[in-house]
Amino acid sequence: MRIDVITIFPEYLDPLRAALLGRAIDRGLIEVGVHDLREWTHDVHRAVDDAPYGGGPGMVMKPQVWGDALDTVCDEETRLVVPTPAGRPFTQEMARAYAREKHLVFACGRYEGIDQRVIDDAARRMPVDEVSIGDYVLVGGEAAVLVMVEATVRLLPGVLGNPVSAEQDSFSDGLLEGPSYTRPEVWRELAVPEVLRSGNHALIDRWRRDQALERTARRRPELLDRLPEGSLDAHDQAV
Ligand SMILES: Nc1ncccc1[N+](=O)[O-]
Repeated sequence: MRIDVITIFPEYLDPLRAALLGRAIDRGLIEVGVHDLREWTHDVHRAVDDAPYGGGPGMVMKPQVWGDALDTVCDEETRLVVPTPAGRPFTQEMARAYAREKHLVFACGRYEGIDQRVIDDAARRMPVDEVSIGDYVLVGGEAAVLVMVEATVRLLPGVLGNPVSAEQDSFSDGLLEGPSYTRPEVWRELAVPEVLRSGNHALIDRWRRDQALERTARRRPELLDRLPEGSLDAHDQAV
């Protein structure tokens, strides 16, 4: 998989080369390109934005600059992802879909976003997703790209040391993950739940699922409504 990011703050994407993602790059599991949008400006001030038609606060990013950048960076295999608070919510399911893509290009908007014609024009040539990582307003899309790239790349075969954990994630079965414990058995007078030390794996699996159901019901009840039909057995229903 190749990932390209276009931004006016390329240094913001340096963490892509750190830790897990850095190792994935070093091992050739992914290629990552970060491009400074100003490479495609032509005026002496290297302007990337201008005042919004119709008035209003802030600035809008210019279509010409973005059009040239996307013409250069995108290809026939590209899925273009535009982080924006006005986008569809990013989910684990989207991360799994993105992990199957050959080429992802992330367009980071700043200010009040990118001229809509850039997205409309790109959509004539490639799949374009306007995606949100949450209902709050960031200054730009760069932090959202770090989130989406990490959620996507960790799913690629060979990236995680222990691939099973990608399956047992929160959200992979539609429920929040329950509590985890490790040594010591007692810490600050708090003991690890007895069942986890029983060695009875059927009981342990049951206890873990009950914990996940209880936590999901308490913190994110709406996720229970989204579970595929028949996900909850009789015991689950009783939790
Ligand atoms: N929430 C956001 N705010 C600004 C830019 C992008 C955003 N997002 O969620 O992708």
